[in-house]
Amino acid sequence: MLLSVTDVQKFYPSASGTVRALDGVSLELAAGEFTAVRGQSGSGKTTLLLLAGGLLAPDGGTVLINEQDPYKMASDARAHFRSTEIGFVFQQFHLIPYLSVLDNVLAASIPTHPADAKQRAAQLLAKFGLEHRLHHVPGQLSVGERQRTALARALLNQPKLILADEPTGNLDRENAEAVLGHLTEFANDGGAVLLVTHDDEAASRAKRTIHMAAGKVVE
Ligand SMILES: Nc1ncnc2c1ncn2[C@@H]1O[C@H](COP(=O)(O)OP(=O)(O)OP(=O)(O)O)[C@@H](O)[C@H]1O
Repeated sequence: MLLSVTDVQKFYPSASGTVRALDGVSLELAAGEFTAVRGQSGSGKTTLLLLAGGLLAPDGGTVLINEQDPYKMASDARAHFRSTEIGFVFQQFHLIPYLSVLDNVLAASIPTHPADAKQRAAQLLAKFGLEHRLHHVPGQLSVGERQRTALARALLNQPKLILADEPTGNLDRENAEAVLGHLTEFANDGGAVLLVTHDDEAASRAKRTIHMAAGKVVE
């Protein structure tokens, strides 16, 4: 399994009592699988993605990424592991505003330093139709171009798993289709995709949909 989440719990303290953001959630994702996570606002989808990505330790249960528990690693080792195993894509892109498109993508290689990073970055950007934008900064790009840059960054280290949180939330239909097409291709090539989305069209790309409510998987 590329991802095994077993009976995870995450509780947040709040003024009005403890929020049970995740309350016993399990899921598995194998190579080649494209799974969507749906559910109302506040049902725990983003929290699940953060736990699954080694970014937020669960209060109970276990997360195995490629059979390894990131939360048993020291934080440096965990950061390195994350950068080689997982590509993250977010609704708000999270590009660095003062770096060029090329350098934004190359930022993903900082923990790993592969010799061919620059060549791979340029290849990915060309594949995503951005070869004429390498030296622009994100503020000079359309939103669709920004998300395709973020996708190139996510793929630079050739991860096996992509975790995407509403990646089409800020895009028009045409740009959303392009991003979903690339995610589908990634899964068809043997990667695994976990996609949090509110969008019917985006969810329809997934082979399986998990529905969440109040911190639990409901179907
Ligand atoms: N850092 C935090 N501190 C306290 N409560 C939090 C924190 N992060 C999330 N929560 C709460 O945990 C619950 C789950 O939040 P989460 O963001 O995972 O839901 P979501 O399904 O992704 O929602 P949305 O669709 O609106 O993004 C919510 O009740 C939220 O208010």
